[in-house]
Amino acid sequence: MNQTNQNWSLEQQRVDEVVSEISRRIHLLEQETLDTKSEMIDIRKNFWDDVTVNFDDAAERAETFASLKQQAELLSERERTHRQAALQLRTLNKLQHSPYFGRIDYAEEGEQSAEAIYLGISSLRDGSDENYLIYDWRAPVSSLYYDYPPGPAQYETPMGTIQGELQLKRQYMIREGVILSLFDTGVTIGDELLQAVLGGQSDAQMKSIVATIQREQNRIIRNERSRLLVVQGAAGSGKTSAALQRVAYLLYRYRGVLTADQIVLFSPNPMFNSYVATVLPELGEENMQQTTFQDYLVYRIGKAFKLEGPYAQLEYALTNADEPGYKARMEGIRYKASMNYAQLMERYLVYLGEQGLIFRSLLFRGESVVDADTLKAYFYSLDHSIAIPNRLRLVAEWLLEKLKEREQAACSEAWVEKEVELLDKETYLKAFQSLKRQKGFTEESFNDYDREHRFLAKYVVAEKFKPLRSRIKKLGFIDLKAIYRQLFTDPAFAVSIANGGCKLPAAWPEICAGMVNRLDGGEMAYEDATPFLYLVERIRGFQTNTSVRHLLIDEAQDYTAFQFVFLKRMFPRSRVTALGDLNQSINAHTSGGSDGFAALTELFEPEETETIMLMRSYRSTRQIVEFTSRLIEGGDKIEPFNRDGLEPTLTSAAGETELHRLVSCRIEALLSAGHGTIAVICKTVSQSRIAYEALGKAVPELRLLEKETESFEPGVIVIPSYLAKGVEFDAVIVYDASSSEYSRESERRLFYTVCTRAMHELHLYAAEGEWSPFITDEAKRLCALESQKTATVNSV
Ligand SMILES: Nc1ncnc2c1ncn2[C@@H]1O[C@H](COP(=O)(O)OP(=O)(O)OP(=O)(O)O)[C@@H](O)[C@H]1O
Repeated sequence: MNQTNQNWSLEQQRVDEVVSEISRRIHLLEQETLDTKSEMIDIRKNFWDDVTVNFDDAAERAETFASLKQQAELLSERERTHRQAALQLRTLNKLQHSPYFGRIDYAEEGEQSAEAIYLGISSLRDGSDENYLIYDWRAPVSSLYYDYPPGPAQYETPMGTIQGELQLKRQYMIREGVILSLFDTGVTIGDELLQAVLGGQSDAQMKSIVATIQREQNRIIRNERSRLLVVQGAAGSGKTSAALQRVAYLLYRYRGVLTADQIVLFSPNPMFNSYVATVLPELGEENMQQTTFQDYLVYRIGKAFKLEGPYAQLEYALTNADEPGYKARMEGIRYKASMNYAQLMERYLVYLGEQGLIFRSLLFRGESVVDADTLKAYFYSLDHSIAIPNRLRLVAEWLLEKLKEREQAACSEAWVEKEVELLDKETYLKAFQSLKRQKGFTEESFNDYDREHRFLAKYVVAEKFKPLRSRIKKLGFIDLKAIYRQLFTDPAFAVSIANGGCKLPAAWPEICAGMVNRLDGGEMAYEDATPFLYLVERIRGFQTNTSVRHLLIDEAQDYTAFQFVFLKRMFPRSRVTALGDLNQSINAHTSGGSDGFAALTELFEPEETETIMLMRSYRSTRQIVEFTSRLIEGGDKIEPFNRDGLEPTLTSAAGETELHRLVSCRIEALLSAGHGTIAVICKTVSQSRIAYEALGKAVPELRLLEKETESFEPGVIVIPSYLAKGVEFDAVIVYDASSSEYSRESERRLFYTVCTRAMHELHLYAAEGEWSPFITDEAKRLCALESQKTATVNSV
């Protein structure tokens, strides 16, 4: 038996031993789970038998509550144990299938011999509970595996740095308890495991990458120092993957202190949410909270307006260039995303502190209780050094007093009498109960007609004033919509607010007219939504969430300055991990060029901020990365992972009918080649619908994905460019890569994003005209130029 075979058989022997220990644990745990389950059922069944219920007097009541509480606690403790056991079982089942993926032999400085450390998705000790059979990939010592080749190596522990020598680094692929491959790094050239993983088919769900985390990704995952961690990385460099493993790491590192619901991931769209939703459960952790910024906007202001979404705005930007007002709106979109607008808003807030807040009269039964002018006068009579939200609270208190007076007066008004007479039996009883509780009324006192009547009148009035009181408490007496609108009503107004201190765009008057028009029609444009909400929060006082400790913002290049400010204010105690690629800025507001992540980094002190660049691209084959990196400036710095595939193809068709025939043939060929996810990517939704109509007949399995789509499923799909952001496909067909679709500088990043979605194959088509100018001659030389004839022959 040669050395390799001997190693292999020894390793398999160890896998067998570990798997048998895991099976033993599973068996034990299953037994325990069964016991806990039957205990839970018992407690639920006999809940009321074991509680003595007696409400006769205060002492009995207290005893009843104590006994109820005890039973409930017992039940919830059993439920917790059951939940934990279920989680543990899930992890053990995964370990049984593949107990570990790596091994390092590490000799600590001063130690005679090296210890063999096996890495898996979770730790496991032997039967004596003394030795680790498997170390969790997140344990301090495990970082050696990701950070060093064999040789001198060190790692950090809470007690300090440990120095030593890494004597062996071995990788395994174990499935169903059988070692399928095993190799030592330093012996093999290139990363075989990574090759195998990346060469596989794409999936409807993102996969965990723990077995093959790269050193620079490990820096992101284990970063604990910075309050703001910015990850700027090339397309497919593993930003999202690293972020998700980071969450798993943090949950491990701060177990007992940090829980999954204290971590929030902001993703670009609901489909992306579904795409990444299984990574953490795969790693045996609960999922963090996932949302989109748009969801939040809808939650906050979706009832008050017909709210435009980011994709509708982008669709407008991409398709309406010939419409009147287009240039002005685009200028408005860019302006409203900028720091200049944020400064204007600050000045406006200063102005509002002195004058200009718009109030709503408080009406009761159509008559004013306090009119808007009186409210305004009272507000501005208060000390101006008190912040607006605090002054508004003082106004609310003052108003509640006024309301009390009005309420008292109302009791003797004629309408109350009528209301009392109309009280139905149920309300009458309710009133009686409520008065009995408040005033110690008895049956006798309720027989006194006058008193009864007086109190029923009071009850009726109080009920009628309830909504008004709640409106006051919610500061509903300020007209926030009108206050935002005021900034646009007269273009000269904002000029006077800016007062030369901050810039206004040239098209300001047109921007104002468009905005007022939309608002009066009950609509809120996407570019106005966050600034409006920001103004609302500054006036009413920010609603903060202090329980969230980690905020992850994926596709951060598409957020505006306002959105960052907003998130920072909303989650004041949270650390932020922002992941983005400026070359993939696909939004309407950065079409004139981007100032990078400056708007975000400005919100944090430089010493609490760290930026990590990822330049190696893992998603696509070398041929695809070499092509796509030539589509953008600075692309020469992107390093492809060395995985070979076919060259991208460029096929020009003679007209649309021919285009559809060629694309259908291509899809057929890709399906025959075994590709599971194939995307025909169009620039817009409108174009996607046309493509879907035309291709659907020849490709019956074709599906159209639009913005409402909530889940990502494999198959053949037509998808608009911006929805494909963040996800990947085995093969990508660019439906129209001609200059008529992608030629403006603002479309370059869109084109780059589209092409970088491909893992194994990339095919570009043009029905007529020239190729997009972004495909330079150099880029063309990296492609197979297919004539119609060869394309047909190749495909069929
Ligand atoms: N260390 C790794 N091991 C295995 N696969 C990896 C690794 N890093 C990245 N990948 C794979 O590369 C692909 C791209 O990763 P991911 O989507 O995280 O990149 P990204 O930087 O967020 O991409 P984009 O910005 O283009 O959306 C995924 O299939 C991911 O599984």
